[in-house]
Amino acid sequence: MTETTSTLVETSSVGLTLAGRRILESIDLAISPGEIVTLIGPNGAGKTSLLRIILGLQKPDSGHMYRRPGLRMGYVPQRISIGPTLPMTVLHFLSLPDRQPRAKRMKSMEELGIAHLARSQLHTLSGGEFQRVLLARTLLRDPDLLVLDEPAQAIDFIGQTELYRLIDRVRNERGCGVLLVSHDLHLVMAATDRVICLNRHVCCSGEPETVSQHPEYQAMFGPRAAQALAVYHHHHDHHHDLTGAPVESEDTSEREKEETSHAR
Ligand SMILES: Nc1ncnc2c1ncn2[C@@H]1O[C@H](COP(=O)(O)OP(=O)(O)OP(=O)(O)O)[C@@H](O)[C@H]1O
Repeated sequence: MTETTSTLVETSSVGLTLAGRRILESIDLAISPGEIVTLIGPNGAGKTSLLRIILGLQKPDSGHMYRRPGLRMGYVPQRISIGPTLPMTVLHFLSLPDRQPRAKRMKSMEELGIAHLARSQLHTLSGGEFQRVLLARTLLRDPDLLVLDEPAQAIDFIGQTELYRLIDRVRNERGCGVLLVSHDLHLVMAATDRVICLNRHVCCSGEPETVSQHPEYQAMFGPRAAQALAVYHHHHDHHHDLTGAPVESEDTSEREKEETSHAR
């Protein structure tokens, strides 16, 4: 183990077998305070399984899992099911499952720019607003490590960019570590300190630019890999459709430039 007193979590040679299938093999990874680390990889690569091991929801069957003593982790899951018509305001939702003082709930909403939604009913929120509410609820526990599983799923490109900007601000203001799973290579490359490319084992890892040039990453994501790097370099001669895919255009809008600079 190489953990230092400040390391939040570290896996060393972690492996996992489920239903007789090897899901993860020899995973080494460490996260420090103030760092944004993103896991990328194809469907079924083991990303969620690895998050579950780090969160202590799943026990690895080989290797070692270290968590800093007293570590507080906050988890925003991929999806959360709430009855479509369950009457509940955002302010009330934030007091579940732990009762939190109203002032603290309001402060958390202000931090995420959603104070105006305090009295809104949950089922009326947009996907992006609901993600912010989930994040606000998680931040109420003052986590040292924030873990988000595909937080930008089902949000349009502008909403995703704003969400990543918020995560970056939360990290800067609170100094917590952040571990993300994401499929959006554009945003990953623009908004992450370190990328871990997973496909049962760690194929490659490092700063976005280094990973972008790695043959295993390029083989895994094909043309999308090069497009994401182009955005990372901010050579903008195109804009994006709502899925984030680039669309060629002669006229790059000012808004597009601004969105990208926000995502950095
Ligand atoms: N409880 C389980 N029992 C058996 N197999 C499982 C179990 N949970 C997950 N798996 C399998 O483990 C593999 C990895 O799943 P995991 O959800 O970790 O992948 P992922 O990288 O998060 O995928 P995605 O990008 O599709 O969300 C998959 O093949 C999945 O079917």
